[in-house]
Amino acid sequence: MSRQESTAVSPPHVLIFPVPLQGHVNSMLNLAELLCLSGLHVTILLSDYTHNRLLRHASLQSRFSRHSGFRVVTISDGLPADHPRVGERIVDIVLSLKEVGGQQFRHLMESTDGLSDGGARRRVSCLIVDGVFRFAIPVVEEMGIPYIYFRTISACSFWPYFCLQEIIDAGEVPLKGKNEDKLTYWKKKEMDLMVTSVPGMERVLRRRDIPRFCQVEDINHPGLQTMKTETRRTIDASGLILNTFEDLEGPILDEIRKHIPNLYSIGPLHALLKAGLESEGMESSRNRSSSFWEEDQNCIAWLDSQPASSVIYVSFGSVTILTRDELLEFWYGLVNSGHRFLWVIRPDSIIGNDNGNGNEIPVELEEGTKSRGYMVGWVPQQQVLAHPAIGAFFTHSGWNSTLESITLGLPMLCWAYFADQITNSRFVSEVWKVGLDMKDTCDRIIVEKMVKEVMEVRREEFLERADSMATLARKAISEGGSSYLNLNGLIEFLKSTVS
Ligand SMILES: O=c1ccn([C@@H]2O[C@H](COP(=O)(O)OP(=O)(O)O[C@H]3O[C@H](CO)[C@@H](O)[C@H](O)[C@H]3O)[C@@H](O)[C@H]2O)c(=O)[nH]1
Ligand SMILES: C[C@H]1CC[C@@H]2C(C(=O)O)=CO[C@@H](O)[C@@H]21
Repeated sequence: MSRQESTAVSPPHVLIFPVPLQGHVNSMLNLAELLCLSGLHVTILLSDYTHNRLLRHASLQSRFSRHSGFRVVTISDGLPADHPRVGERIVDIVLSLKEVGGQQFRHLMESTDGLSDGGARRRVSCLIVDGVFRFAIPVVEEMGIPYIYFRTISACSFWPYFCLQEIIDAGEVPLKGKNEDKLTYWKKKEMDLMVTSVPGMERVLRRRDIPRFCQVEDINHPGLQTMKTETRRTIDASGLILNTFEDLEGPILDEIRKHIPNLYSIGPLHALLKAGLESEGMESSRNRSSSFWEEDQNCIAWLDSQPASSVIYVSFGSVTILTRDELLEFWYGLVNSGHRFLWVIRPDSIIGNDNGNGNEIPVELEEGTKSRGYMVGWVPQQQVLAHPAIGAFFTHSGWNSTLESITLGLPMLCWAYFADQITNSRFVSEVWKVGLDMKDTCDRIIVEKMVKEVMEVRREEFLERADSMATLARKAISEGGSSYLNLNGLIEFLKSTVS
């Protein structure tokens, strides 16, 4: 694979269109940069809201300044600026774009002659679009532009979505009691029944492990219906990109390939990109933030002063929201574990429900945190995870976080919040065996116990497995490895669209 900027007159022009959320944008920007390194022209389509967040807090311009073929275009997500784009409300972004995105996308493509920049570059020759944005497809089909879906989740969560009709036919969804309060629902025995209708997952997947959007009481639920239809339509595309690797999810990738033969498993993308940049002699760590929030650099100095492998890093990603009660359960559990912790709590991530106790912080938590903890709004996560002081990752099992942890051989403690995370956390504990799944509980005693297990009691066992997984991830992205070769295959396909 040549990673040199091509001098060819008119390279392929790829339009990349992610769901405008941090997790999706991160992996799509990594792919965008890899394609730029191979000399392709790349345009990324963002929402105005997301673009503004990146302009404020990320180093998008410096990151892409060396790639002359890179552009950004924007449309509106159709929501007011103050709409809460967190928690379950993020679904509104997808639904709103489904309403207003198609028209805007059509206008953008038609009024610019396929983003050809007044003739400076060729019209878009292929669209790489998020796997839940089918609304964009009629426009490119009419323009004769091929498209590939990029679903930014794991294969193990994509596959149950794909098999949703079979799950429904087997009577394994809907789930009774979903509309009751969360704690009652979580405790239901039926949730432990195995799901038998997802080939290859019969021994792993319980009802409580299927992606949360599938756990509904009424199968006409718009969330379930959207995910079912959008996922099934993946077969219509020229291919599917997944940010995963063969040695991690091979058996499930093989199942998916029976329906979607052109499946490009090219992950972990952040590591593939790092390797690509380094082989070009380019700096791969500084000035590369794509954060929607300001990154706190002081946490690195704090980590510098902690003993090796002594800190558990806690982050629930860019979308999770916690009630104040949940916050306190985690906080007590962490403090009572006696371990050091670095905890990311986004400014917009805590909601009401204080049980009449006001917002006072119990003195034992303040003191436990002063002596062993560091709490912060947002961090440079990859730098934090790679720091020698970090011993484990307490994560919500977002797919990027999971891959970042796997690549570094870090044991995980999982508290999945929603969506695909629910399945990822099951695979972390039961298939890859690199950590524990705190599934469907939020209790200080369990938090304390599980933190101790990943940090001390079962540490060696998890480390050994995590180490071999990290070795396999490195192999996948090295020259001749599966993800390296699959990226080449994808680039060949993208080149074939202009020949
Ligand atoms: O302080 C922080 C916290 C996170 N991150 C980064 O933010 C990204 C978070 O992505 P992810 O771990 O995937 O979680 P979410 O932000 O929750 O991502 C959304 O998108 C993912 C990819 O589709 C899905 O797996 C998740 O369920 C969905 O919530 C990662 O790259 C992190 O490195 C930081 O840079 N600093
Ligand atoms: C907004 C959510 C809908 C789809 C996305 C997703 C997926 O299955 O691709 C997972 O979690 C969320 O980020 C997205």
